[in-house]
Amino acid sequence: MTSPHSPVPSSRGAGLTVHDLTVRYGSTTAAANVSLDVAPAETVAVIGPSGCGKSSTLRAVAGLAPVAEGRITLAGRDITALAAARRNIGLVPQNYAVFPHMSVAGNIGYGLRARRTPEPLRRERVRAMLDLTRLEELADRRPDQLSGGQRQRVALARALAIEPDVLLLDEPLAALDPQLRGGLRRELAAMLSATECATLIVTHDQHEALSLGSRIAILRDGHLVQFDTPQVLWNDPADAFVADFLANALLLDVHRNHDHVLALDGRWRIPLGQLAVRPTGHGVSRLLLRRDSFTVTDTADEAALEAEVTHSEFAGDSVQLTVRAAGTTMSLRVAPDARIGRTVGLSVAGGAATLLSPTA
Ligand SMILES: Nc1ncnc2c1ncn2[C@@H]1O[C@H](COP(=O)(O)OP(=O)(O)OP(=O)(O)O)[C@@H](O)[C@H]1O
Repeated sequence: MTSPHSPVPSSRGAGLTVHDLTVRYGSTTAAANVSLDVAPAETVAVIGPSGCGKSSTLRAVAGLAPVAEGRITLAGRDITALAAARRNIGLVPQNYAVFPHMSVAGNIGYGLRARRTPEPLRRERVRAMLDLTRLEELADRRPDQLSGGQRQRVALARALAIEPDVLLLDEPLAALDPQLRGGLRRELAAMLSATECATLIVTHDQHEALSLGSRIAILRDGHLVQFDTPQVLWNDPADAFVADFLANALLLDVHRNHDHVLALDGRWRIPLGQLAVRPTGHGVSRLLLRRDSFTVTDTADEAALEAEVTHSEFAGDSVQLTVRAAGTTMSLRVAPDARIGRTVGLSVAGGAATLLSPTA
């Protein structure tokens, strides 16, 4: 599968490894000691809030951001100091810029022409990419005659045409209408699985990360917080930040006490019967509560947590609530017909909360 005109000899066998990567711009540390890897044919998603260092990590792999410390290997060789143009990488930047004056086919063949790939091979490769991205009918159009989704497919086809050792996608769906994103996410997943190219995809969208990544790296303030499968991140988040950002959940420290657990400094007493109890731990455990597992009950209910409502927003199928209880702010989703006053009683639907083993 290696292109005969790759600028560096490559065996696509070894995928990508990023080892202890630190990226600095002057006094700003954008990424600090980030380590992750992408196996051949695997898609890894990098997620985190704005400014957490996602793009910097991706751009360092592409050779476009300054590596202060650490090591990057691709297809079995150290590329840390290699010039961007000499890395066999397919990059689709955030705005997936395509050349406006070139046809779709011209855009897709651009990297191959730059590498002086012979004409017959180039044509064959462009045709394969048009086929992969379902753009055959549009091969002669210019980008301004395409929809946003079609332009995105052109950018993807162009990046893949050179048979990169790794494909880097920076927020590939961010510029598209929210209504289009679901369909395009599924299309993208199908195309990535058909190409079998190692892929690193940056996103701030939880659904994109969970559905596209076979593993997810979650960053916060430049640090890697957890790197694991979507299932592990969803069911056993490393901390309250991962629970909140990716797993749609709250993670509270609780103390077990006979037939109940005490949360929020002992101010919320939850009967064990309400929990789906997993590994038992002595002392402090962690309680995972999905945002939508709460019901609003009478504040007089003994097992209910009394909370002050600071914000409520009707969202059709639910009401988004921000509440404060025992000095902690929590965002929840409750039934649309819930009776919401200035204070509410909150309880957890039976079996909807899970006790996790204590943090190591
Ligand atoms: N060229 C640059 N010069 C100086 N600082 C930069 C540069 N690029 C990024 N930064 C800073 O590095 C930090 C990480 O930025 P980065 O773009 O990697 O984050 P991000 O997670 O991709 O954010 P977003 O989701 O908003 O794109 C931020 O504090 C940002 O301001």
